[in-house]
Amino acid sequence: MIKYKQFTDTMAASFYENPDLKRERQSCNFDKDEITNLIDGNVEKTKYRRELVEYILSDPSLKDPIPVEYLSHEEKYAAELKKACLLVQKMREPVPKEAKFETLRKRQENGKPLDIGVGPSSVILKEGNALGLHFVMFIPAIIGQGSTEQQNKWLPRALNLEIIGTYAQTELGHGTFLRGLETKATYDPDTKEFILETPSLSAYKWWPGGLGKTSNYAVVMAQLYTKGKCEGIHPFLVQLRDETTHEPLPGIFVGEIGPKLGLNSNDNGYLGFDRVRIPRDQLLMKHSQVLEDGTYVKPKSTKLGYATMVYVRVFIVQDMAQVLRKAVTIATRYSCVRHQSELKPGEPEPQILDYKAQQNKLFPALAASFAFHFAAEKVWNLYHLATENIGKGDLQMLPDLHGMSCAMKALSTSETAKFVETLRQSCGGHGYMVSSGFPRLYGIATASETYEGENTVLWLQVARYLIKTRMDGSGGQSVAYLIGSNLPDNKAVDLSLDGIINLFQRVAAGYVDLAMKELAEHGRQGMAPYDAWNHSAVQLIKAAQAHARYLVADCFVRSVKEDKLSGPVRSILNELCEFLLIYWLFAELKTEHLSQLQAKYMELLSIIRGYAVNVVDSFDIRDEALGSVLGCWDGNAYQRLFDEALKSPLNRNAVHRESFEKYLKPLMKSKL
Ligand SMILES: CCCCCCCC/C=C\C/C=C/C(=O)SCCNC(=O)CCNC(=O)[C@H](O)C(C)(C)COP(=O)(O)OP(=O)(O)OC[C@H]1O[C@@H](n2cnc3c(N)ncnc32)[C@H](O)[C@@H]1OP(=O)(O)O
Ligand SMILES: Cc1cc2nc3c(=O)[nH]c(=O)nc-3n(C[C@H](O)[C@H](O)[C@H](O)COP(=O)(O)OP(=O)(O)OC[C@H]3O[C@@H](n4cnc5c(N)ncnc54)[C@H](O)[C@@H]3O)c2cc1C
Repeated sequence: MIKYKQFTDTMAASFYENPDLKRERQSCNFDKDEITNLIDGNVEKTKYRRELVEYILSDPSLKDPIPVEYLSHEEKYAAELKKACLLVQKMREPVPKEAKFETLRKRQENGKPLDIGVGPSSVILKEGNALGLHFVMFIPAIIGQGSTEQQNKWLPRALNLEIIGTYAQTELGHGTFLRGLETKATYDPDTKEFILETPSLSAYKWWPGGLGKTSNYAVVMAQLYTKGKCEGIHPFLVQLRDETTHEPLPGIFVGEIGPKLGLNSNDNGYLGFDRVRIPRDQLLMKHSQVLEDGTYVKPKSTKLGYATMVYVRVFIVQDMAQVLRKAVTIATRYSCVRHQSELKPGEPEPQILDYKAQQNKLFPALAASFAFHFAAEKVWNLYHLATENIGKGDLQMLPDLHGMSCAMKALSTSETAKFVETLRQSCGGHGYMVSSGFPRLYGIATASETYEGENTVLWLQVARYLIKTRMDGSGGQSVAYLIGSNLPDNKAVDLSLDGIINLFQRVAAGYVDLAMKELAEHGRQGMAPYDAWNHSAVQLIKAAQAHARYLVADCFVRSVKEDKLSGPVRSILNELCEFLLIYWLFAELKTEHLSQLQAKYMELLSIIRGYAVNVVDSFDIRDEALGSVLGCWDGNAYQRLFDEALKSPLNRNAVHRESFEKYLKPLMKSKL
């Protein structure tokens, strides 16, 4: 018997490369860096990211002494927060004069600080980040909702982390339905203050990230009352804890909500107010104001107060592309090194990557990781343009931005959650280990389906926009194909990318029309419009999903057509694009079209098999950031599984003495 020997202790570890992976890599016929640069944005951004990651990972104080899974809830919070804080400190210090950090140093010398947001932290924090909401929502809320004076006052303090904040909107009894929030902010013109009040148990804020123990401030969404009238929900900047002692201020009831399915490094919290007074100028007043005498000044649109959510929905699309890249890297590398069963009678066990059924589990996710990357790019551009226009008083793009961000957030999160689960299954039993990395990725993907707008609710928002567009032609660019006679009527099946996009449009428009018919039919039967809407929800959601697939598919096709790609990378992306589009169409098409597409799909599986390992390599994810024993670059999955198992506290001694003596022994000795 070969005895287990700790691999990481031997010199050989640094030279090992699994022969199956090595063979795939030797046959690579495209420039991997080109894909890496494409994902990062450009060559300079890749160089910067690589140096930053190396800078973070080479710091021993940012390493975990033991895997965080073995820590208690409390220890995990403290250990992960420690790393998050050390990381911010590190990013502020001057970078040492070493050639490998030249880009970072030059950046600092040019007065540009290193990033301290959630990007770099994701290299070392894999279960959420207690400072995440500060960067992703608190600061954006001050920028998006605060007046110039308010930004001047609060932003420098927030950017320096002198104050740490979160975004407190959801309540125990109300998450989706924002008009139903109960937290009250009543203006008192005598003292020129707002009085914050939690009128019931269901009004307690519940869920905000980093609220439990980390944040000392929050942007709190509350119903604004002035001159005896409720003006709807508005954002208030509220201090929760003393800036020196961190003790909750009088009238503030704050705490943590307990363990969750995932993201357990983040102290999601609860919050209640007992007549807490804040100055008038802590209502964030970019879009609406309360004057000293209590006069309310309306915003141009009440939906401007929802802008922070729109920003994060866009952010999530980008995050899902990253989650998918990690999951598919793990599963593809593992499928390359894992041999199982018999493909040809009597021959050695093949790589599981050679099974068509396995390819069918991996490659749709591989293709989707690119699709969501390009979709995120597109919706970011739209976001920046719309925000610029809103700044000039032009709100015309608001509905299209809302429609597009809801559609892409809902599609990217639901597909990613589904793919992560399929990829986990593709790794068999080992995929179920925490050390495979899948449980953490699943925790992020499934949380994203719920937070920042529960997906069903967002699908219905998209459907509302589609129906409105089809009825009155008022929609923006993303729904232009639904307006009037714009819809191309190409009856023949054309398998070019443009032809497939045309099919997507026809499928989506078909569902929209079916939903409209259903609504009209309910109307004819005497149903009120809101009841008809509820009764048509299943059809409406189908329409929204088909539209979202069209949007993402269209972004993918347009990006592949761009001039900047070399021949080999263009054909890889072209094939992945075509493959994903066919995969999505399978669910929608009638049999006459299916057989043509099926043949193409099977052909593409074989083509993608040829380069899949090299494409995931080009995602350029360091082993430490990937956090998976199955997906490491060297492919030494079994040895790493074993190394990781031996870190279990249960393996410290051959006998778990206490439980043996106390429980097992008496049980085994007892007689019936
Ligand atoms: C490396 C690490 C990366 C980490 C990345 C992630 C970090 C973040 C992690 C977690 C953070 C999580 C935070 C949160 O979850 S915060 C809470 C989020 N909550 C929600 O999203 C609530 C969802 N609900 C809503 O958005 C709304 O209530 C609604 C849209 C469902 C309905 O709103 P309501 O006011 O009731 O609308 P009406 O029905 O009255 O009107 C609809 C009308 O308004 C238009 N509209 C709605 N929203 C918007 C918008 N945002 N922008 C523009 N327009 C909007 C809608 O289109 C209708 O228009 P109409 O048809 O013309 O009438
Ligand atoms: C990990 C995590 C982090 C979070 N972080 C934050 C944060 O930082 N700040 C914050 O404020 N909130 C946060 N949230 C809360 C999150 O935004 C809400 O959970 C989310 O918006 C859904 O609201 P809800 O929980 O009230 O679900 P509900 O709205 O109660 O949904 C329950 C069910 O009802 C259905 N439903 C609801 N309304 C409709 C409708 N109109 N039509 C059809 N079906 C409907 C939903 O589809 C769902 O199936 C977080 C949540 C999670 C899980």
